[in-house]
Amino acid sequence: MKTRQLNIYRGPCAILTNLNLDIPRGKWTSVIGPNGAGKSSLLQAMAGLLKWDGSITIDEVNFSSYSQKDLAKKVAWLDQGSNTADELGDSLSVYDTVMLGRLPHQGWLHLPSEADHTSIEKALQQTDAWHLRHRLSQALSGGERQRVLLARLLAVDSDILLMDEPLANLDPPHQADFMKWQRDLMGQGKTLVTVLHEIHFALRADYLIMLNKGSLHFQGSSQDPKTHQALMALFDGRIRLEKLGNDWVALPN
Ligand SMILES: Nc1ncnc2c1ncn2[C@@H]1O[C@H](COP(=O)(O)OP(=O)(O)OP(=O)(O)O)[C@@H](O)[C@H]1O
Repeated sequence: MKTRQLNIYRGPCAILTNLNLDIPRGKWTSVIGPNGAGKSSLLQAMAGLLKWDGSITIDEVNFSSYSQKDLAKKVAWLDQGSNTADELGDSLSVYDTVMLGRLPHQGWLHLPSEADHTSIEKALQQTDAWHLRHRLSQALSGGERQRVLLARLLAVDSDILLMDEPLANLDPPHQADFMKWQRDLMGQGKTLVTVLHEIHFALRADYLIMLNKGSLHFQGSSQDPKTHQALMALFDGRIRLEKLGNDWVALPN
């Protein structure tokens, strides 16, 4: 996925300007930056939910050439803070909520296919939420709800997964599960884009995009020392990075 001279609008105002981003295919990219930098807005624009101009291409194909249905199959989006009971639909069972992820694959008034049911079971198993399938969303905890929403995202079976704060409310074992299935998804050639405030998790991505005040601050490989310097500068030198085993961690200064 590439963007060139991308401007993103909320109402008449551009809140992100002149973004030239190179999101590597089949890899994991993390978008980071201070509050209000524009991270969620970037994901929303890439999901076709905000007005933008400039260009966005997916595999060299212009974003605007995709039909709404093809785009919905190509790109799945997890909203930040969508883990409220209202958003999930109080009256839907967990199973039916995850079925919503299959809508781009279903014809008008068609009954769910065997493939839909298989995808839903696989997604719910992957996020450790299969045992919740008969429950209503209003009866779920924050972390359980997040796992159901992640299952809905996985059920789309899209090439590109945009995830805004996917770790919200997840306990450490489920965070570890998330890291594992990120690797599995990349093994299947999927492109992953996450917005993460947890810098140590963001640093496990292959590529980092740093936004600040509506502009690109830096983009580069997560292992590159130049990226680390840019990251410390992004947070005004208030964090430092240290290596722990094979991983980088961010500590407050
Ligand atoms: N619905 C909205 N209407 C108008 N302005 C908005 C709306 N949502 C966000 N903004 C503004 O757009 C800018 C970018 O917001 P965005 O939510 O993309 O930032 P963010 O980097 O995701 O922040 P955070 O880390 O706090 O989640 C901010 O100045 C914010 O105040």
